[in-house]
Amino acid sequence: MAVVSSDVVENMSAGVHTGSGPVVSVEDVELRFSGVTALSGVSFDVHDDELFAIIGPNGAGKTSIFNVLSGVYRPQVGSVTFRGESILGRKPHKIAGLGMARTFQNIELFENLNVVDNLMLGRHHHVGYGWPSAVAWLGRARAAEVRNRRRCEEIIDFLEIEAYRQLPVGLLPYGVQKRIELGRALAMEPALLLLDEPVAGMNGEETEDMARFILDIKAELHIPMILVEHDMGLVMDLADRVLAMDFGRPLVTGTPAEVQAHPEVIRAYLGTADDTPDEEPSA
Ligand SMILES: Nc1ncnc2c1ncn2[C@@H]1O[C@H](COP(=O)(O)OP(=O)(O)OP(=O)(O)O)[C@@H](O)[C@H]1O
Repeated sequence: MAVVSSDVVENMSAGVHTGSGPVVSVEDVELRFSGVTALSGVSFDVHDDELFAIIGPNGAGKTSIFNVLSGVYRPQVGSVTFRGESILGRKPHKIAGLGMARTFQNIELFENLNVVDNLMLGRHHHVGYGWPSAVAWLGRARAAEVRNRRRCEEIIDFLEIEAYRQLPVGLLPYGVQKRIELGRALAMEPALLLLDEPVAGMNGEETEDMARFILDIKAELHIPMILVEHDMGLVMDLADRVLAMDFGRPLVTGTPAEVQAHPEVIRAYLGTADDTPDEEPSA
């Protein structure tokens, strides 16, 4: 990681929650889609400075949890509070405005815009001036623009993407695009970061880089994170606590070691002896 000064760290982590309770609290959430129960009895808290991972096989409900947190889906039962406020029924952009930033499984960047402009889009909650000032380019608008550009440059240094800053993101390697998407989320100065499969599709070197940046965000910026990821090595290395899901239900929450050794988790991932065929298929 590039060396960053303490005032830069303070700027980049300005949204961090410093209240006494958990930054996010999910209680007994149930989410149904006509015949399908996507989530049932889901409860967890995430605390300041915590890296909380959600794991589970395909269809276990991980993305549904992210969609409930970020306001895309409204659960039929349960409560969700963010920084002490209920966010059920709030629109996704309102929840983002409260300080919840998200990266996506499939990269969602503006391919024709360069890196700086993509990051600037993450700053729109921090614009701080109305259109009359913008049209006349008055002092307030100019000062906010300078401040926003400076924040973006700090993030570019932090994520080591200086070499690409003026290039259209569509031309950049996949691993760099994933890093830019993370940068756009950081540009929001979030109080909570949701990372949806941040290393999906990456090679070994790109995965190591991303793991290092996630650890740097935790150690330097102290932003709590919720990580959904299929790469178990990464989850077990990075997470403070893990929630394992299966068929929309929580199996266990605990430290990575506790979760990895839990019989229900082993069964969900590997199956039991009962699930294996009685006979070896003949050659
Ligand atoms: N909009 C929807 N309409 C109907 N069913 C849905 C919808 N979204 C999710 N589901 C169902 O909810 C269940 C959980 O899906 P979800 O995408 O949350 O799982 P996941 O753990 O994220 O899976 P993956 O690892 O494959 O991304 C699945 O049975 C899925 O088909």
